[in-house]
Amino acid sequence: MITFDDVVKVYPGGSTAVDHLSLELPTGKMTVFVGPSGCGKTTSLRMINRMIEPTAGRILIDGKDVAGQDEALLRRGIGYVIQHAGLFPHRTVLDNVATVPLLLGKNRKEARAAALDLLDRVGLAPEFASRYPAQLSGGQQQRVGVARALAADPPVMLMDEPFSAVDPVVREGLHREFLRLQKDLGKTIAMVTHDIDEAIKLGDVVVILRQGGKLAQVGTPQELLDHPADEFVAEFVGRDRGLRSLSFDTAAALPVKPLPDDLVLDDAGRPEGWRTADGVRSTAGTFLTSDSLRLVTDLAIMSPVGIAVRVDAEGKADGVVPHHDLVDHLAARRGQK
Ligand SMILES: Nc1ncnc2c1ncn2[C@@H]1O[C@H](COP(=O)(O)OP(=O)(O)OP(=O)(O)O)[C@@H](O)[C@H]1O
Repeated sequence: MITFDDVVKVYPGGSTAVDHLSLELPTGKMTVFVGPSGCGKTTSLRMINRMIEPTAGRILIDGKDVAGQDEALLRRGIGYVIQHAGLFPHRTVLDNVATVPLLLGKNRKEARAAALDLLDRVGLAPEFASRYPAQLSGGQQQRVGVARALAADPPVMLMDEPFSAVDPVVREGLHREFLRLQKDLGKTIAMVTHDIDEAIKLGDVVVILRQGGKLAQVGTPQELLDHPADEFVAEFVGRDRGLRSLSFDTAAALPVKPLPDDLVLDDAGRPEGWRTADGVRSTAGTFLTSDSLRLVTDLAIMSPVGIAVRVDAEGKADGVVPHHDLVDHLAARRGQK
Protein backbone atom coordinates (compact mmCIF):
# COMPACT_ATOMS: atom_id res chain seq x y z
CA MET A 1 0.00 0.00 0.00
CA ILE A 2 1.17 3.52 -0.77
CA THR A 3 0.13 6.11 1.78
CA PHE A 4 0.03 9.87 1.33
CA ASP A 5 0.05 11.33 4.82
CA ASP A 6 -0.90 15.02 4.81
CA VAL A 7 1.42 15.71 1.87
CA VAL A 8 2.08 19.30 0.79
CA LYS A 9 4.16 20.54 -2.12
CA VAL A 10 4.87 24.24 -2.52
CA TYR A 11 7.22 25.05 -5.41
CA PRO A 12 9.81 27.79 -5.10
CA GLY A 13 7.93 30.94 -6.02
CA GLY A 14 5.09 29.97 -3.79
CA SER A 15 2.60 28.04 -5.94
CA THR A 16 0.94 25.23 -3.97
CA ALA A 17 0.83 22.18 -6.24
CA VAL A 18 -0.40 19.67 -3.65
CA ASP A 19 -2.37 20.79 -0.63
CA HIS A 20 -2.58 18.49 2.42
CA LEU A 21 -3.21 15.29 0.49
CA SER A 22 -4.01 12.17 2.51
CA LEU A 23 -4.74 8.98 0.58
CA GLU A 24 -4.20 5.26 0.41
CA LEU A 25 -3.34 3.45 -2.83
CA PRO A 26 -4.18 -0.22 -2.28
CA THR A 27 -1.63 -2.93 -3.02
CA GLY A 28 -2.10 -4.78 -6.30
CA LYS A 29 -4.64 -2.25 -7.57
CA MET A 30 -4.62 0.57 -10.04
CA THR A 31 -5.20 4.05 -8.61
CA VAL A 32 -5.78 6.79 -11.16
CA PHE A 33 -5.19 10.50 -10.45
CA VAL A 34 -7.36 12.75 -12.57
CA GLY A 35 -8.30 16.42 -12.55
CA PRO A 36 -8.00 19.66 -14.51
CA SER A 37 -4.65 20.87 -15.84
CA GLY A 38 -2.28 22.08 -13.13
CA CYS A 39 -4.10 20.41 -10.23
CA GLY A 40 -0.97 18.57 -9.05
CA LYS A 41 -1.36 15.11 -10.59
CA THR A 42 2.19 14.76 -11.92
CA THR A 43 3.66 16.33 -8.79
CA SER A 44 1.80 13.78 -6.65
CA LEU A 45 3.06 10.90 -8.78
CA ARG A 46 6.67 12.05 -8.80
CA MET A 47 6.78 12.43 -5.05
CA ILE A 48 6.27 8.66 -4.76
CA ASN A 49 9.67 7.87 -6.29
CA ARG A 50 11.28 11.05 -4.94
CA MET A 51 11.79 12.76 -8.28
CA ILE A 52 10.11 15.58 -6.35
CA GLU A 53 10.42 16.00 -2.58
CA PRO A 54 7.35 17.06 -0.59
CA THR A 55 7.45 20.32 1.36
CA ALA A 56 5.61 18.68 4.27
CA GLY A 57 3.97 15.36 5.09
CA ARG A 58 5.12 11.82 4.33
CA ILE A 59 4.73 9.20 1.63
CA LEU A 60 5.02 5.60 2.77
CA ILE A 61 5.28 2.39 0.77
CA ASP A 62 4.14 -0.56 2.84
CA GLY A 63 4.60 1.53 5.97
CA LYS A 64 8.14 2.71 5.13
CA ASP A 65 8.71 6.42 4.61
CA VAL A 66 10.25 6.91 1.15
CA ALA A 67 12.20 9.93 2.47
CA GLY A 68 14.56 7.71 4.43
CA GLN A 69 15.31 5.33 1.55
CA ASP A 70 18.21 5.23 -0.84
CA GLU A 71 16.91 6.83 -4.06
CA ALA A 72 18.48 4.31 -6.43
CA LEU A 73 17.19 1.35 -4.46
CA LEU A 74 13.76 2.93 -4.11
CA ARG A 75 13.49 3.52 -7.86
CA ARG A 76 14.54 -0.03 -8.65
CA GLY A 77 11.29 -1.14 -7.04
CA ILE A 78 9.22 1.45 -8.90
CA GLY A 79 8.69 1.22 -12.65
CA TYR A 80 8.07 4.51 -14.44
CA VAL A 81 6.20 4.95 -17.72
CA ILE A 82 5.72 8.33 -19.36
CA GLN A 83 3.93 9.77 -22.37
CA HIS A 84 5.89 9.14 -25.61
CA ALA A 85 7.50 6.16 -23.85
CA GLY A 86 10.88 7.90 -23.27
CA LEU A 87 12.82 5.19 -25.11
CA PHE A 88 16.54 5.36 -25.98
CA PRO A 89 16.40 6.34 -29.69
CA HIS A 90 19.73 4.76 -30.68
CA ARG A 91 19.07 1.37 -29.14
CA THR A 92 16.95 -1.37 -30.60
CA VAL A 93 13.64 -2.28 -29.00
CA LEU A 94 15.22 -5.40 -27.51
CA ASP A 95 18.13 -3.44 -26.05
CA ASN A 96 15.78 -0.80 -24.66
CA VAL A 97 14.03 -3.49 -22.65
CA ALA A 98 17.10 -5.65 -21.91
CA THR A 99 19.01 -2.73 -20.36
CA VAL A 100 17.22 -3.14 -17.06
CA PRO A 101 17.78 -6.91 -16.60
CA LEU A 102 21.45 -6.30 -17.55
CA LEU A 103 21.72 -3.60 -14.89
CA LEU A 104 20.18 -5.99 -12.42
CA GLY A 105 23.04 -8.44 -13.01
CA LYS A 106 21.65 -10.86 -15.59
CA ASN A 107 24.05 -11.97 -18.31
CA ARG A 108 23.44 -10.86 -21.89
CA LYS A 109 21.67 -14.03 -22.97
CA GLU A 110 19.36 -14.07 -19.95
CA ALA A 111 18.64 -10.35 -20.33
CA ARG A 112 17.67 -10.78 -24.00
CA ALA A 113 15.47 -13.77 -23.20
CA ALA A 114 13.76 -11.78 -20.43
CA ALA A 115 13.26 -8.84 -22.81
CA LEU A 116 11.74 -11.05 -25.53
CA ASP A 117 9.36 -12.54 -22.98
CA LEU A 118 8.29 -9.05 -21.85
CA LEU A 119 7.75 -7.89 -25.43
CA ASP A 120 5.51 -10.89 -25.93
CA ARG A 121 3.59 -10.04 -22.75
CA VAL A 122 2.81 -6.54 -23.98
CA GLY A 123 1.69 -7.90 -27.33
CA LEU A 124 4.71 -7.16 -29.54
CA ALA A 125 5.81 -9.83 -32.02
CA PRO A 126 9.53 -10.86 -31.98
CA GLU A 127 10.19 -9.16 -35.33
CA PHE A 128 9.91 -5.76 -33.62
CA ALA A 129 12.85 -6.59 -31.35
CA SER A 130 15.51 -5.51 -33.83
CA ARG A 131 13.83 -2.24 -34.83
CA TYR A 132 14.64 1.20 -33.47
CA PRO A 133 11.96 3.22 -31.62
CA ALA A 134 11.50 5.62 -34.57
CA GLN A 135 10.48 2.63 -36.71
CA LEU A 136 7.48 1.90 -34.48
CA SER A 137 4.03 3.47 -34.21
CA GLY A 138 3.15 5.51 -31.12
CA GLY A 139 1.14 2.65 -29.68
CA GLN A 140 3.96 0.17 -30.26
CA GLN A 141 6.48 2.51 -28.63
CA GLN A 142 4.18 2.80 -25.65
CA ARG A 143 4.14 -0.98 -25.32
CA VAL A 144 7.93 -1.04 -25.34
CA GLY A 145 7.84 1.63 -22.60
CA VAL A 146 5.56 -0.59 -20.51
CA ALA A 147 7.77 -3.65 -21.18
CA ARG A 148 10.84 -1.70 -20.07
CA ALA A 149 9.12 -0.52 -16.89
CA LEU A 150 8.16 -4.13 -16.14
CA ALA A 151 11.67 -5.43 -16.77
CA ALA A 152 12.80 -4.97 -13.18
CA ASP A 153 9.60 -6.69 -12.04
CA PRO A 154 8.88 -3.77 -9.72
CA PRO A 155 6.02 -4.14 -7.25
CA VAL A 156 5.02 -0.52 -7.92
CA MET A 157 4.50 1.25 -11.25
CA LEU A 158 4.02 4.95 -11.87
CA MET A 159 2.44 5.87 -15.18
CA ASP A 160 2.15 9.49 -16.29
CA GLU A 161 -0.36 9.88 -19.13
CA PRO A 162 0.94 6.65 -20.67
CA PHE A 163 -1.80 6.36 -23.28
CA SER A 164 -2.43 9.97 -24.23
CA ALA A 165 -0.05 10.28 -27.18
CA VAL A 166 -1.91 7.75 -29.31
CA ASP A 167 -5.15 7.99 -31.25
CA PRO A 168 -8.42 6.81 -29.65
CA VAL A 169 -8.57 3.48 -31.51
CA VAL A 170 -5.02 2.50 -30.56
CA ARG A 171 -5.65 3.74 -27.02
CA GLU A 172 -8.68 1.48 -26.78
CA GLY A 173 -6.50 -1.52 -27.73
CA LEU A 174 -3.76 -0.53 -25.27
CA HIS A 175 -6.38 -0.21 -22.49
CA ARG A 176 -7.65 -3.72 -23.16
CA GLU A 177 -4.18 -5.20 -23.19
CA PHE A 178 -3.12 -3.28 -20.16
CA LEU A 179 -6.12 -4.48 -18.16
CA ARG A 180 -5.34 -8.06 -19.20
CA LEU A 181 -1.69 -7.65 -18.21
CA GLN A 182 -2.56 -6.08 -14.87
CA LYS A 183 -4.97 -8.93 -14.13
CA ASP A 184 -2.01 -11.31 -14.40
CA LEU A 185 0.60 -9.14 -12.74
CA GLY A 186 -1.36 -7.39 -9.97
CA LYS A 187 1.08 -4.47 -9.65
CA THR A 188 0.41 -1.53 -7.37
CA ILE A 189 -0.06 1.20 -9.95
CA ALA A 190 -0.43 4.96 -9.68
CA MET A 191 -1.45 6.49 -12.98
CA VAL A 192 -2.09 10.06 -14.07
CA THR A 193 -4.52 11.05 -16.79
CA HIS A 194 -6.53 14.13 -17.70
CA ASP A 195 -9.22 11.91 -19.21
CA ILE A 196 -12.02 10.99 -16.79
CA ASP A 197 -13.30 8.25 -19.10
CA GLU A 198 -9.89 6.58 -19.03
CA ALA A 199 -9.77 6.94 -15.23
CA ILE A 200 -13.17 5.32 -14.83
CA LYS A 201 -12.35 2.53 -17.22
CA LEU A 202 -8.93 1.61 -15.82
CA GLY A 203 -9.01 2.65 -12.17
CA ASP A 204 -9.87 0.38 -9.26
CA VAL A 205 -9.66 3.60 -7.29
CA VAL A 206 -10.00 7.08 -8.79
CA VAL A 207 -8.57 10.19 -7.12
CA ILE A 208 -10.09 13.45 -8.34
CA LEU A 209 -8.00 16.53 -7.60
CA ARG A 210 -9.16 20.09 -7.99
CA GLN A 211 -7.31 23.33 -8.72
CA GLY A 212 -4.73 24.12 -6.05
CA GLY A 213 -3.86 20.45 -5.47
CA LYS A 214 -6.77 19.72 -3.14
CA LEU A 215 -8.47 16.34 -2.98
CA ALA A 216 -11.99 16.60 -4.38
CA GLN A 217 -12.96 12.94 -3.91
CA VAL A 218 -11.49 9.46 -3.84
CA GLY A 219 -13.47 6.27 -4.48
CA THR A 220 -14.24 3.45 -6.86
CA PRO A 221 -15.51 4.56 -10.26
CA GLN A 222 -19.02 3.52 -9.31
CA GLU A 223 -18.91 5.45 -6.02
CA LEU A 224 -17.88 8.59 -7.88
CA LEU A 225 -20.59 8.16 -10.49
CA ASP A 226 -23.34 7.34 -7.99
CA HIS A 227 -22.32 9.68 -5.17
CA PRO A 228 -20.26 12.61 -6.37
CA ALA A 229 -19.18 14.60 -3.30
CA ASP A 230 -20.09 17.97 -4.80
CA GLU A 231 -20.94 19.89 -7.96
CA PHE A 232 -17.32 19.96 -9.12
CA VAL A 233 -17.05 16.15 -9.07
CA ALA A 234 -20.53 15.72 -10.58
CA GLU A 235 -19.58 18.02 -13.48
CA PHE A 236 -16.20 16.40 -13.85
CA VAL A 237 -17.46 12.81 -14.06
CA GLY A 238 -20.00 13.97 -16.62
CA ARG A 239 -23.67 14.69 -17.03
CA ASP A 240 -24.28 11.16 -18.26
CA ARG A 241 -22.93 9.65 -15.04
CA GLY A 242 -26.26 7.91 -14.31
CA LEU A 243 -26.07 5.99 -17.54
CA ARG A 244 -22.35 5.26 -17.15
CA SER A 245 -22.85 3.92 -13.65
CA LEU A 246 -25.03 1.21 -15.19
CA SER A 247 -21.89 -0.30 -16.75
CA PHE A 248 -20.78 -1.43 -13.30
CA ASP A 249 -23.92 -3.41 -12.40
CA THR A 250 -24.97 -6.69 -13.99
CA ALA A 251 -28.44 -7.73 -15.03
CA ALA A 252 -28.42 -10.58 -12.45
CA ALA A 253 -31.00 -8.93 -10.18
CA LEU A 254 -33.20 -7.70 -12.99
CA PRO A 255 -36.70 -9.30 -12.81
CA VAL A 256 -38.00 -10.85 -16.05
CA LYS A 257 -41.47 -11.51 -17.46
CA PRO A 258 -42.57 -14.66 -19.34
CA LEU A 259 -41.87 -14.79 -23.07
CA PRO A 260 -44.59 -12.95 -25.07
CA ASP A 261 -46.29 -14.60 -28.07
CA ASP A 262 -44.83 -12.20 -30.61
CA LEU A 263 -41.27 -13.28 -29.81
CA VAL A 264 -40.34 -15.75 -32.56
CA LEU A 265 -38.11 -18.64 -31.44
CA ASP A 266 -36.27 -21.30 -33.41
CA ASP A 267 -36.57 -25.03 -32.62
CA ALA A 268 -33.95 -24.77 -29.90
CA GLY A 269 -35.80 -21.89 -28.20
CA ARG A 270 -33.38 -19.22 -29.40
CA PRO A 271 -34.94 -15.87 -30.32
CA GLU A 272 -35.19 -15.14 -34.03
CA GLY A 273 -36.92 -11.79 -33.80
CA TRP A 274 -40.21 -10.00 -33.24
CA ARG A 275 -43.34 -10.75 -35.25
CA THR A 276 -44.77 -7.47 -36.45
CA ALA A 277 -48.15 -6.56 -37.96
CA ASP A 278 -46.92 -6.82 -41.55
CA GLY A 279 -45.15 -10.09 -40.81
CA VAL A 280 -41.62 -8.62 -40.86
CA ARG A 281 -39.40 -9.92 -38.12
CA SER A 282 -37.00 -7.50 -36.57
CA THR A 283 -34.06 -8.77 -34.55
CA ALA A 284 -34.48 -9.26 -30.82
CA GLY A 285 -31.77 -7.77 -28.60
CA THR A 286 -30.54 -10.40 -26.14
CA PHE A 287 -28.51 -10.32 -22.94
CA LEU A 288 -27.09 -12.71 -20.34
CA THR A 289 -27.43 -12.20 -16.57
CA SER A 290 -23.70 -11.39 -16.54
CA ASP A 291 -24.15 -8.48 -18.99
CA SER A 292 -24.33 -4.90 -17.72
CA LEU A 293 -27.49 -2.95 -17.01
CA ARG A 294 -26.18 -0.46 -19.51
CA LEU A 295 -26.36 -3.04 -22.28
CA VAL A 296 -29.91 -4.04 -21.28
CA THR A 297 -30.95 -0.38 -21.29
CA ASP A 298 -29.46 0.06 -24.72
CA LEU A 299 -31.24 -3.07 -26.02
CA ALA A 300 -34.59 -1.95 -24.63
CA ILE A 301 -34.20 1.51 -26.16
CA MET A 302 -33.18 0.12 -29.55
CA SER A 303 -35.85 -2.59 -29.64
CA PRO A 304 -38.84 -1.76 -31.88
CA VAL A 305 -41.10 -3.21 -29.17
CA GLY A 306 -39.20 -1.72 -26.22
CA ILE A 307 -38.23 -5.14 -24.85
CA ALA A 308 -34.87 -6.78 -24.10
CA VAL A 309 -34.71 -10.59 -24.13
CA ARG A 310 -32.75 -12.58 -21.57
CA VAL A 311 -31.03 -15.73 -22.81
CA ASP A 312 -29.14 -18.50 -21.03
CA ALA A 313 -25.63 -19.70 -21.85
CA GLU A 314 -26.98 -21.75 -24.80
CA GLY A 315 -28.75 -18.73 -26.23
CA LYS A 316 -32.21 -19.97 -25.24
CA ALA A 317 -34.67 -17.21 -24.32
CA ASP A 318 -35.79 -17.46 -20.70
CA GLY A 319 -37.52 -14.15 -20.00
CA VAL A 320 -38.01 -10.58 -21.17
CA VAL A 321 -37.59 -7.12 -19.71
CA PRO A 322 -39.98 -4.44 -21.01
CA HIS A 323 -38.52 -0.94 -20.77
CA HIS A 324 -41.03 0.25 -18.13
CA ASP A 325 -39.96 -2.64 -15.85
CA LEU A 326 -36.37 -1.64 -16.47
CA VAL A 327 -37.09 1.98 -15.51
CA ASP A 328 -38.78 0.78 -12.27
CA HIS A 329 -35.77 -1.43 -11.50
CA LEU A 330 -33.34 1.42 -12.10
CA ALA A 331 -35.38 3.74 -9.86
CA ALA A 332 -35.39 1.12 -7.08
CA ARG A 333 -31.64 0.56 -7.57
CA ARG A 334 -31.06 4.28 -7.20
CA GLY A 335 -33.09 4.29 -3.97
CA GLN A 336 -30.87 1.54 -2.53
CA LYS A 337 -27.63 3.36 -3.26
N1 LIG B 1 9.06 22.94 -11.24
C1 LIG B 1 8.02 23.73 -10.94
N2 LIG B 1 8.18 24.96 -10.44
C2 LIG B 1 7.14 25.76 -10.13
N3 LIG B 1 5.86 25.40 -10.27
C3 LIG B 1 5.61 24.17 -10.78
C4 LIG B 1 6.68 23.28 -11.15
N4 LIG B 1 6.12 22.13 -11.63
C5 LIG B 1 4.79 22.30 -11.56
N5 LIG B 1 4.49 23.52 -11.06
C6 LIG B 1 3.12 24.05 -10.81
O1 LIG B 1 2.48 23.18 -9.89
C7 LIG B 1 1.12 22.98 -10.26
C8 LIG B 1 0.85 21.47 -10.44
O2 LIG B 1 1.61 21.01 -11.54
P1 LIG B 1 1.50 19.49 -12.05
O3 LIG B 1 2.40 19.33 -13.20
O4 LIG B 1 1.67 18.60 -10.89
O5 LIG B 1 -0.03 19.46 -12.50
P2 LIG B 1 -0.82 18.41 -13.41
O6 LIG B 1 -2.13 18.23 -12.74
O7 LIG B 1 0.01 17.19 -13.65
O8 LIG B 1 -1.01 19.24 -14.74
P3 LIG B 1 -1.21 18.79 -16.28
O9 LIG B 1 -2.48 18.00 -16.36
O10 LIG B 1 -1.35 20.13 -16.99
O11 LIG B 1 0.01 18.02 -16.68
C9 LIG B 1 0.89 23.80 -11.51
O12 LIG B 1 0.29 25.01 -11.13
C10 LIG B 1 2.28 24.02 -12.06
O13 LIG B 1 2.36 25.25 -12.75
